[in-house]
Amino acid sequence: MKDPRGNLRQRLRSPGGIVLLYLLFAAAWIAGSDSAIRFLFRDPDQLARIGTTKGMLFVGITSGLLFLLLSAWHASLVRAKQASDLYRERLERVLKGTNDGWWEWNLASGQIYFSPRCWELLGRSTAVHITGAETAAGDASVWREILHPEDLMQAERRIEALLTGQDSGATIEIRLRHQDGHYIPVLSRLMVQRDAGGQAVLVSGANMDMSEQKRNEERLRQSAAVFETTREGIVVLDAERRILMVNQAFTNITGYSEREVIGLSPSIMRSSRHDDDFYKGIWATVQREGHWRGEVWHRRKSGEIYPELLGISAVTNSDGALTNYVGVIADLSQLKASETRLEFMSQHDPLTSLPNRALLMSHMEHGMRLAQRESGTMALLMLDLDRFKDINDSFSHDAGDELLQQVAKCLSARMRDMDTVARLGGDEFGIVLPKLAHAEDAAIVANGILRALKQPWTLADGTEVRVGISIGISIFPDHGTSTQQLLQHADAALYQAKQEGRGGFRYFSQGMTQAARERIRLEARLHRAIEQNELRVYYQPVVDIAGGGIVGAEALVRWQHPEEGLIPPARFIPVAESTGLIDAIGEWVLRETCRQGRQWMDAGLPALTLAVNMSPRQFRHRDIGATVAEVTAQTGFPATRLELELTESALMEPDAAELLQRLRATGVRLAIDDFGTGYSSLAYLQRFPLDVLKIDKGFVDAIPHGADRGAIATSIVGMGHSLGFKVLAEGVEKPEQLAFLHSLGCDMYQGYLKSPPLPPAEFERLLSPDR
Ligand SMILES: Nc1nc2c(ncn2[C@@H]2O[C@H](COP(=O)(O)O[C@H]3[C@@H](O)[C@H](n4cnc5c(=O)[nH]c(N)nc54)O[C@@H]3COP(=O)(O)O)[C@@H](O)[C@H]2O)c(=O)[nH]1
Repeated sequence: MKDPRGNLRQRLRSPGGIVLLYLLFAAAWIAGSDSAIRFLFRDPDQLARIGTTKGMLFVGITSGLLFLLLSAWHASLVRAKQASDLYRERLERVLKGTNDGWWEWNLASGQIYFSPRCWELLGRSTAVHITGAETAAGDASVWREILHPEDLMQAERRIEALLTGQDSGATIEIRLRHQDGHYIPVLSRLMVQRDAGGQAVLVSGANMDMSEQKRNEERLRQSAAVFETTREGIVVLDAERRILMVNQAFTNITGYSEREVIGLSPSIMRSSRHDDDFYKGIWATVQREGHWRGEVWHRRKSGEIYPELLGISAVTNSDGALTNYVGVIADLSQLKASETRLEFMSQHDPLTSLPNRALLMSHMEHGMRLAQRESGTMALLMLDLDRFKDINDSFSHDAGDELLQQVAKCLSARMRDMDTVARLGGDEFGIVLPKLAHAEDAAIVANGILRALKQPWTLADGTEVRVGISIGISIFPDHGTSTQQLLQHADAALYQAKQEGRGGFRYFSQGMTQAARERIRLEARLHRAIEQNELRVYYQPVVDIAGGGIVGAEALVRWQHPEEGLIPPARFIPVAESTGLIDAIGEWVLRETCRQGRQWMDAGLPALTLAVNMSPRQFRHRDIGATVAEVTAQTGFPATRLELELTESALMEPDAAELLQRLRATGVRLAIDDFGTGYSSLAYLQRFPLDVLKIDKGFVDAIPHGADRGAIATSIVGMGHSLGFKVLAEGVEKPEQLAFLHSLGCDMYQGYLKSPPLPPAEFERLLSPDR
């Protein structure tokens, strides 16, 4: 509601109102004074004088009053202008300080004033002011020109609401077009000024450039989105390395929720794979360089240890003071698993999971290096399933695949851990046998494979199939010194094996094939030799050089083969050693010798020391002390009459000294056989509880006219005696050798000079010619 009196008061207070009031007052005063004078003086001259004076007085007073009034008015205008300027300057300073642009829209005049900053915001020249003079009153074309079309309606609606409503202010977000065409986000704070009647007379506003804030908001929004949606786990620590916050991916990877870890040290995730020094090193790098990155094995909440790629960065504030650490973790377990899988696939056959040709060749390289280092040998076996194609054709390819898988399993199960079974493609397999003692051992393996794969194979659908196998063998270094050569030669041998009628093996060289086959035949028969009582012990007398009498005998095994006759030990002992049969043979010889010795004792023959050979394998694998104790107790042959002959290599076994002490404790005598052929020195022998040194036949052969003229035998006898051993010379064939040994003071001898090894009955006759 309008107040008419208030309106009138306001008008009268204005300069125009004051002048009007003055004129009314002057007119009343003139009219009033004129009537009073006429009433008092009635004389016309006097009246004329008074009139002139009054006119002058009126003009003077009126001029003075007018002057005073105009001066006061002017002063008030100047003051108002100064106040207005001061106010505007102050306002502009404030706006400048806030960096906001200011505008003012006089609704009555339609003029809009824009502060220079308003235009600066938009990249426009500050000299260009669009004012009401250039824009018609109420014409919004200036807005329309710079306002984003999509914001126009909203802005108009808000201003309209502001003008008609009771609110005195509002804020709106709009976009204004920059000089170069892009839009700038602006926050405009609007204020409405109303007259006494509440009529809106002025709308003013401050425009704030929101570009930076929007950019920051966008950055924050993006950071938050990255933080929450990234697959990498993020953990934020405070300067004391306590966990402040983690993201969802961290929880997914570690299993720890944010609630569970806040305030804790990240060391809760440590695994035993790294020690304290490792972590100290990480933090030292972060302190020094501001960041660290590397692979770490950490522990999930479930206890599972997993690999992760960890990056740690130190965060500093604007003063450079450390405020936080940020850790980013990427779970590598999947990656590692697929890397491992890929690596496996690149080196293995997908059907059988066996190594492929590339891996086989790499294992061959390794096997060759081992063989070179240990002066040993390595074999490559190449296997081929005979008529495998028929199985594929007659049944199905699935059946063929299944058979290959079964064969692969069977082959792998038969091999030592150090061997490699590979599928080379199709029905072809390769096997690397490193660290073989003899080239012929490969044939034993090949023979075992042939026997094993002869079985009928039952497929998943119940079908029974049989396959033949052929095997080609090449030996390093005999048949080649490179993988290529060995593969080619094993392949050529395989071809030969097939030519010879399938189902067999063949070496690349014919001689080796023969030897290996014989060895295999021997092995097969040797298994039955003990059971069928085909082994014999022969005795070679040991003669006391000074006295000339037989003081003992060396027990030497022979094999009485039903077809081949007497087989010397040199032919079957190596086979027995490589197949493990030597354990059984050795024990049989020991038992038989002790039984025979007891029998001779009971028969009243002279007291003899009987020597039994002990292979290094027996020494290594069996509790030989227990066996000796059991055999001597069972046969009744005194352990003190039993001598065990060991080779120098047996002394190289770990714990040899301890083992010999235990043996010695049973009462047996210990002798070193073939002394001088190994690497042990006499000084080395000193640490073992030995009784007898047997000089190898090779040194005896050199007596007395050989290359060294018996020098080695001479020194062995001398040093052996100085160390407290008895010395026995082997292989004495000539009287002059005996004479020389006698002159050296050698204690005993064996040899054809006295007698070759003899069957027990003949040995008895040698002992007691009269019997
Ligand atoms: N682990 C076992 N090894 C044994 C056993 N029985 C024998 N062997 C070892 O076999 C190798 C060959 O033995 P053998 O063919 O019996 O030869 C022995 C003698 O016959 C031979 N000898 C003896 N005197 C002479 C000779 O004057 N001239 C000559 N040319 N040969 C001769 O020497 C062999 C005895 O050797 P050694 O054992 O070194 O004393 C042989 O290495 C036996 O060790 C057994 O049961 N277990």
